[in-house]
Amino acid sequence: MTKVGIAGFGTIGRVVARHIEASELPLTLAAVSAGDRGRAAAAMAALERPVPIVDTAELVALSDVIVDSAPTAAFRDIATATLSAGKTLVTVSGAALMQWPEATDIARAHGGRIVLATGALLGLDAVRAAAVGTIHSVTMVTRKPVKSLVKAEHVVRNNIDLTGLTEPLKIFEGSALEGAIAFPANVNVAAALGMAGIGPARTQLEIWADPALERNTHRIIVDSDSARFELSIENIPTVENPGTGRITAQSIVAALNDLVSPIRIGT
Ligand SMILES: NC(=O)C1=CN([C@@H]2O[C@H](COP(=O)(O)OP(=O)(O)OC[C@H]3O[C@@H](n4cnc5c(N)ncnc54)[C@H](OP(=O)(O)O)[C@@H]3O)[C@@H](O)[C@H]2O)C=CC1
Ligand SMILES: O=C([O-])CC(=O)C(=O)O
Repeated sequence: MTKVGIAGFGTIGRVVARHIEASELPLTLAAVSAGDRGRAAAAMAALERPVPIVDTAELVALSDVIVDSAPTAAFRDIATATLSAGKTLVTVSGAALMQWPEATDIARAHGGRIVLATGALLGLDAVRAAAVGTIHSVTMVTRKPVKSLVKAEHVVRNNIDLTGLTEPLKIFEGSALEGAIAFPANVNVAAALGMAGIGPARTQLEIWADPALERNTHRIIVDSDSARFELSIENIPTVENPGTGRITAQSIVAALNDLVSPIRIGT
């Protein structure tokens, strides 16, 4: 049995926990860590077999694999504890990983491993394959409903008023590097796309607030010497946290399944 610890028992963490509980694969939930332990204890009631709520150090001690589903700000502590213990970190915090490449050095030095799950995106398999050859350009256009963007730090800090918007508004244009720093909770996927392909600095990104949309959508256009492709995804926002698409937690579950399955489909 592979023991899984979940760092961050929020929108994503709770869904991952329920899937591990129901899994027929050799995965077992060992413990979780939390921001507010009282809130986490209340959410624990939804599990059939509750597990301890512990701090990061204990979580790592109790687990073989740590799922990081905590806010970006907690990433370095969780990653350092996990990787320096030689364990596996499964995360969707692409923006945090992009800004802290030292995580890979820690993993290398201690025999740890980082799995950046695809999260709310698609096509990282094809982008990685294209990157084995020469990629000429990667462009991503993100369009989200207003409710998914109103709390974004960049929107709040720059007093971008999205209330009463009647037509789409472009709120960011630049590199995925700049975009993922400006919108760490909204375009982790742009950072992941950048890292999979020609690097976040060369990956172009636009972010639009679109009052006509109900879903978080991403369109990717890649031109390379092996293939040209366009991909798009329309993510159903979670009720708890509209900036987070429902598929994100399921992507983590798929990545966990890959760790323990005798067969792996896709890159
Ligand atoms: N790549 C992708 O496709 C996507 C990536 N993400 C990323 O996933 C992460 C989680 O998203 P989501 O589940 O929606 O966020 P939530 O805010 O719903 O959940 C985060 C949870 O982490 C808890 N927490 C806060 N501080 C800590 C800490 N130091 N240690 C452990 N837990 C802590 C919070 O508790 P409390 O509320 O009590 O503070 C909360 O329960 C974010 O970093 C987000 O950016 C999200 C969506 C898509
Ligand atoms: O749900 C999405 O569309 C993507 C997202 O929040 C992220 O990348 O952080």
